[in-house]
Amino acid sequence: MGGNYLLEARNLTMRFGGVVAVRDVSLSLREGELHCLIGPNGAGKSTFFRMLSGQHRPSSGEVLFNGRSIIGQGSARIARAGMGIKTQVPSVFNSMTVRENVMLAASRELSSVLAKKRCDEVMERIGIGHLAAAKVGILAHGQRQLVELATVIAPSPSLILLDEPAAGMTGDEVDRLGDLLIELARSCSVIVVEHDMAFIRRIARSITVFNQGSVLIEGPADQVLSDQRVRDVYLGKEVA
Ligand SMILES: Nc1ncnc2c1ncn2[C@@H]1O[C@H](COP(=O)(O)OP(=O)(O)OP(=O)(O)O)[C@@H](O)[C@H]1O
Repeated sequence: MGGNYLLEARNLTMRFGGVVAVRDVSLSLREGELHCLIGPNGAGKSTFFRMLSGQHRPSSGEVLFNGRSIIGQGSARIARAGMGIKTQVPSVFNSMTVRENVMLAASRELSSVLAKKRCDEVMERIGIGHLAAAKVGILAHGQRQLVELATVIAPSPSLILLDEPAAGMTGDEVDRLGDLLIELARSCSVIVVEHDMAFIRRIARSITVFNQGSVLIEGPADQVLSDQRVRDVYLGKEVA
């Protein structure tokens, strides 16, 4: 089952009481793809993400990761199977240094000698090596976001899910993050939920647009961003 897709979400629906947050959404992702999810506030993007990562059990539908069902497995087990997730809620420890945070994340998968090596590699790759000894609590918001990203990739996931990674970053930081994600997508698959259209335009190759819990359109980035339906749901906002 699963063909050669890394991730397959089939007909996912999520109901909260009477509210249908996500309705019958399917999405397939191959290895090495960098896919973006966009859509207006409340469209269901974060809920869809939480179903992929095991934080929500779907009301109906199926999620296959590496060809195997992960429904009901729980987020810790799904993370160990190779899915890294960065939510909108910070998960780094402010009282610990950058190195300690990245080391902790790397140690979940590796013995201490290998974790140290991996920790150094990751800090270098993300461009935070010079901040290794700094306590995370004193860092600027954009730097903290990069530390979060480092903790997500430290256990060498095959897929990373990033919910609004550019939120609150300066223009330069957003550019840098874009370059980083393009580079990261050479060694793992990436799904990004984001509102920042300049960022989306910079990184996206393929895009799914959510609207009112359903998929409005999906396809290559240039085609999707110039589609009139997408312009309409973002009425008053710049899309392309
Ligand atoms: N735990 C929950 N209980 C009840 N309703 C919820 C819950 N989580 C989300 N919803 C509802 O589901 C719908 C989709 O919300 P969701 O957060 O997934 O949208 P989103 O596209 O991620 O929005 P944003 O871009 O603002 O983060 C909204 O109507 C929201 O109020």
